Amino acid sequence: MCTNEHPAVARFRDYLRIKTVQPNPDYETCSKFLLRQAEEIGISAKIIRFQDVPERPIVLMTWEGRDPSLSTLLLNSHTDVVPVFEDQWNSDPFGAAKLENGDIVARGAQDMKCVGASYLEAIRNLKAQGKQPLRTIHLSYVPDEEIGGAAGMEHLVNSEDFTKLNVGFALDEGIANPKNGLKVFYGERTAWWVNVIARGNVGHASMFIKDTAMSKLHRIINRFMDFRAAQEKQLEIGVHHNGKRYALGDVTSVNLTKLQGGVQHNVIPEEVIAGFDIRISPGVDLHRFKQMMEGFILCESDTRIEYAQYFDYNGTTKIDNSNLWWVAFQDYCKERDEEIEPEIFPAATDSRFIRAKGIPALGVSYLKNTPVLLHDHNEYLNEKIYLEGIDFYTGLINRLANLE
Ligand SMILES: CSCC[C@H](NC(C)=O)C(=O)O
Ligand SMILES: [Zn+2]
Ligand SMILES: [Zn+2]
Repeated sequence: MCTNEHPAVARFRDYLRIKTVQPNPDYETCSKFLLRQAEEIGISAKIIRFQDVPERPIVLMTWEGRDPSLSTLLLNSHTDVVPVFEDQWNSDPFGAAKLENGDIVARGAQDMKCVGASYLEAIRNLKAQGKQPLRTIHLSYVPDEEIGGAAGMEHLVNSEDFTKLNVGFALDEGIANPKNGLKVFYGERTAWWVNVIARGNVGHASMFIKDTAMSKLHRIINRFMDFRAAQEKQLEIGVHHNGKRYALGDVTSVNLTKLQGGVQHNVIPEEVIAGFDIRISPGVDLHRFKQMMEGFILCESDTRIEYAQYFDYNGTTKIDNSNLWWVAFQDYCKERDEEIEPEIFPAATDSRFIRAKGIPALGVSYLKNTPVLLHDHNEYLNEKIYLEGIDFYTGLINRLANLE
């Protein structure tokens, strides 16, 4: 145990030690921890439990501003983390060991307990400076982001509690950057998890039977794969108007991630299923994309598409002078000499639920000069960067919550 450790680092490590790991996250210990933090800092906090999912608590904290009539600032983070392959880790993923060079190793160190803990430290700092923001600040600690957010952020944004918060702008998670710049996400790709189900003729597998489920599915898979190849090519060669090369968020990815079917090698199966993970770039018209997919199965009899994950909003947050929150964010980063790289988040975050309510949101995790290790083994964050991040959020929150 390090005796002269910065108390903010000690608190971060305590948060990392709470096993909020899917599929059985310890949300009760986590909620108690967060409520204790709020009490220590001196802001109000409550637990929201929705009747249909009482075991999925949301912790909502509030620091009232000088003018509660103004729209508010929401600082969102999810409390759950993804599972680990423990034997692949060099130390206990929930031990939050600190290496000699200051690396703090734990599941959630990047995704995204660092952000949730930094918000609290930033509020602690601002309180200690005797400040009271102009606008009210809310902090939401939501469950289940890692499994789709249905019982977490999606539930919250559709609740009366949320409407009452009168949120004007939200901050949420970003991603690490091995370079010395901050990735800032103003939109994200829409995740569709699609099952293509094909049914067909059966019989002895030694014969040339026409229109089997597998032959139909094979042709359909090829159409998805052709589309995939074209998008991969776009990623390779695509260039924006400003000369910047395409990033993953600028194209649509398709991956065949599940195959299901078959009973015995010599029996033609009646039904087979292919599962695809599809991430649609925000520039794409979702309705037309759906039509294209339907076209892939159109000439194959007795086939259908089912959605395991579907979202029909892909709006982005404006990053121009029409969005005063963005202007304030950008100005603040400029003043700090913080290089920012605005991008589309390649995967899905809880920000999609916020944006779908018409509320601008930016995803930013202060993880510069840090390898991208979300969902990976030996996820870590260096304590120096973590402390720098607290300083970043302290100034940023102060700026945003005092936006006239
Ligand atoms: C569609 S809900 C799943 C959410 C998950 N988010 C991340 C950041 O990995 C994903 O994009 O797969
Ligand atoms: Zn996350
Ligand atoms: Zn994640």
